[in-house]
Amino acid sequence: MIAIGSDHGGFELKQEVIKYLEANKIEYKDYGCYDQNSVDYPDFAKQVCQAIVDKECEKGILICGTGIGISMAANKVKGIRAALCHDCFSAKATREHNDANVLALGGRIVGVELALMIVDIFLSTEFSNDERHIRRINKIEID
Ligand SMILES: O=C(CO)[C@H](O)[C@H](O)[C@H](O)COP(=O)(O)O
Repeated sequence: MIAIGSDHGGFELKQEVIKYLEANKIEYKDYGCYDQNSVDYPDFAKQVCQAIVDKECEKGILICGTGIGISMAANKVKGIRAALCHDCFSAKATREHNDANVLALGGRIVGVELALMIVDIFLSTEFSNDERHIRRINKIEID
């Protein structure tokens, strides 16, 4: 199950990502927002990240205007490794090396086609399970 959320700046792209998830029969839960009215991105980051921490969802996708604010908010949640990716290489690398569990995107930055490629790579790439990457990920965690 994929948790997805956005603020108003990411709403349009969120709807496109949802269409992609549905077309590919990928289960998701939409944590909002549900229209283009102005809202605050940390509220949606918190809900999506909580779903992952609670193991209701395996991964998350968060979208705001730039992807910056919503990834900052997500990375404050213990156990969340959110990666802001606007290219395919980063999407692959952050799964293989960082075992990122949240993908952040900027709806005002990236076009739909590239965003969907990034989502596809993020969701289909496995963590390497390499000892050096596990060691480094463990050093990220705060108490
Ligand atoms: O948090 C952001 C920037 O890091 C997001 O891009 C927001 O979507 C953006 O700040 C919203 O801006 P607005 O002027 O309130 O639409």
